[in-house]
Amino acid sequence: MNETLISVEQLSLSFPNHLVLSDLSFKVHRGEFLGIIGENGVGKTTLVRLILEQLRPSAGKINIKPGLKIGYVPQFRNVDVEYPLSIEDFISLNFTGIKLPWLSRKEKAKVQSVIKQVNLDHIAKRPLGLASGGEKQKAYLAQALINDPDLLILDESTASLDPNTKRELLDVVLRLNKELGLTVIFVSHDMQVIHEYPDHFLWLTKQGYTQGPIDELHNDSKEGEYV
Ligand SMILES: Nc1ncnc2c1ncn2[C@@H]1O[C@H](COP(=O)(O)OP(=O)(O)OP(=O)(O)O)[C@@H](O)[C@H]1O
Repeated sequence: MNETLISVEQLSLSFPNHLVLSDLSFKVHRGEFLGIIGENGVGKTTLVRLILEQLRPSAGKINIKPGLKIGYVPQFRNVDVEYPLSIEDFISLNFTGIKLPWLSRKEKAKVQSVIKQVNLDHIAKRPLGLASGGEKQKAYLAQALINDPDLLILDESTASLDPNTKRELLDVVLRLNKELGLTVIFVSHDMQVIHEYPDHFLWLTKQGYTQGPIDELHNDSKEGEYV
């Protein structure tokens, strides 16, 4: 069994008068591609915020491997057509660590390498505001990759993309998972893609949750969208 990166133990989270997650336990291992599914309001984004340590559990624990680097790709947000930065400049905004007003040679090389990984090299100098929805989402993916994360979290990042563009983005993520061993948590409503890409699932429901290898995800749920 691969190294455990995240271990969630009997986790509960309540907002005032509102229990969202209750007694949830699961692990994420290095190299895993975990799909988290569940209907609207069941607590998927809340779980992501707990993993990102933006929220604290009401009960139970989340153990995160010390020093784990997490890259986060949010839900699609549109960018104004007037947005002035090029795709490559937008991606380089995310460098953490020592900030100089210019990029080092190493940083420049890194930007070029992630741009290639997400297949945006042919339009690297195009203003981000003029890019298509799928290209913008790939730019967010590249931003998340720039600091060499151990774990990539995509929170409904493909929800507003058309089926082909969604697959194109997920194909890139799957390649990074298979070739580089990047660990992935993918939050989605879309049962079809959950069956296709992840190797494990965590299905949150109002009553509780189920989890396991993807081939144990009930086949009745294969049809169409979840909501
Ligand atoms: N800060 C907060 N304070 C109070 N309630 C909240 C807060 N954040 C989320 N909630 C509530 O907790 C529940 C779970 O929200 P969450 O965003 O985690 O659901 P989700 O499964 O990601 O839903 P969706 O698929 O619609 O994005 C919702 O009922 C939401 O209204």
